[in-house]
Amino acid sequence: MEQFSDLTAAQTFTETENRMNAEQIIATLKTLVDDGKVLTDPSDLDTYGKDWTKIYPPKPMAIVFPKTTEQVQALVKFANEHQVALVPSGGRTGLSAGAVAANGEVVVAFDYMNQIIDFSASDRTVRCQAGVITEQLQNFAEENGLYYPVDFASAGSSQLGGNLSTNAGGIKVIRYGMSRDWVAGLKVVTGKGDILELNKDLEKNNTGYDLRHLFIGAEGTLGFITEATMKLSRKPDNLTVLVLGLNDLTNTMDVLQSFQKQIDLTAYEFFSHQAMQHVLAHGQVQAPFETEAPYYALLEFEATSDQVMDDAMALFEQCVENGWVLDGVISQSETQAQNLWQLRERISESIAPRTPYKNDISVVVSKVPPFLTEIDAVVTEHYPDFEIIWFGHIGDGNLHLNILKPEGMANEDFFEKCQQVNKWVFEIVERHQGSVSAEHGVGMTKKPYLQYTRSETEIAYLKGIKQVFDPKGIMNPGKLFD
Ligand SMILES: O=C(O)CC[C@@H](O)C(=O)O
Ligand SMILES: [Zn+2]
Repeated sequence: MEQFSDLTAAQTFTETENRMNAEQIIATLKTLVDDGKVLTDPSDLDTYGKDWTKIYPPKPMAIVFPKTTEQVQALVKFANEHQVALVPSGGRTGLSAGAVAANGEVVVAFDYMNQIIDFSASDRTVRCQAGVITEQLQNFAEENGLYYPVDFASAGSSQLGGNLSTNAGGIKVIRYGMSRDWVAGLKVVTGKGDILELNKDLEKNNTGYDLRHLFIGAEGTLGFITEATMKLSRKPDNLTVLVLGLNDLTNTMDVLQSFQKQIDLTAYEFFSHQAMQHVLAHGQVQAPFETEAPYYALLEFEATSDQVMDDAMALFEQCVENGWVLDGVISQSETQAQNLWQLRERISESIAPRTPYKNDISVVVSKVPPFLTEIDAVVTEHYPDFEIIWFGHIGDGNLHLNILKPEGMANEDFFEKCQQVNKWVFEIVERHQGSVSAEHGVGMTKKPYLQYTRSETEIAYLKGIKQVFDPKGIMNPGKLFD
């Protein structure tokens, strides 16, 4: 398989003069972190060596759990001296193999750096260690009458350091932006072993290059994020969900435009009928209404007054009159809103048993309908036996394309065919000036396709930046680019 061949380069990485053998490395690691914080049992190597991607078998040398930034720094300095490859690991919920250790690397896991260190009500900021779980941050904000708005289905296990390293997006981007937009400051250990305090939590700081933003989305290739000060927002008021059955794909954009003229949406998601069928078959969730539609849109907004609710109902009726919407349902309580969200949030888990091949692509919102239609046509034409599941954050142009493995087809055959599909898909992405990864990151799975989104010259600059922060190439080698 093409992707496995990329790993050979990383394998030769440890074969240098300063190399220690595995036993010596593990013995030294034990001196750099607290007692019992180096694991080498096969089951631990398997657990911590991988994320949610299933393509690459994990093969780390050891897992270390630092407790402080200084311990992370000691690990990085040691790794530099002896050319040891380090792979940062958070909640391991990634979908692009950005946190997979497949070549004898040392995994640096942040499970024991999970403290909320500081909170400022007047600055509306919270200082977190990198291992803080997204939901822990969301709950902390709520306990203090505030709101951390970056949200996604894996919020219960994803860690902040991982979210920032992949600039995670999720279901509220249309209103609140990506993880990047909520970072006031970062503490990092660079690939060279320097500790940097980036931006000092300032709202305004125009003093040249903002290195904070280089570490966000770098997928751990420049160094480790060890702490982050996150901004918080006011709590949204009376979040209300509307699910609509749409006549046609282009209607998703018509509906979006009509609503946005009058109401600030906090989410605008879509899913196909096939996607919903999988969720319903998975259990515990009910269809929103009896009418069957090819696509469904989920809108969320703050129903702050009766007027907003009346406006939403009038807009809904207008959409029905225009022939865009076939049916709809609106939540009347928080529980009903949460239940409607299940239709969207449970898609990934409901299709997981079918070995889905995932793409996470984006274009500007106005191009979504032709973009999706073209991709759908090309895949269906060449692989009519592939089931295609479309869903995603259509309000910000981010589509999740999952291809399900036909029953009885061997995994290897399926992945090989998906490589071919990728080529077609990414040619369309390139033609529409889109991205090969909207929110999941490049990691190993999208690495061969980076040039469809980034020019050769741009990639050369990226490599130059990597060289500055990580001259020995110890940080997450084999991810993003070679
Ligand atoms: O499973 C996927 O393809 C997408 C996962 C996640 O980004 C989502 O939006 O639910
Ligand atoms: Zn998503």
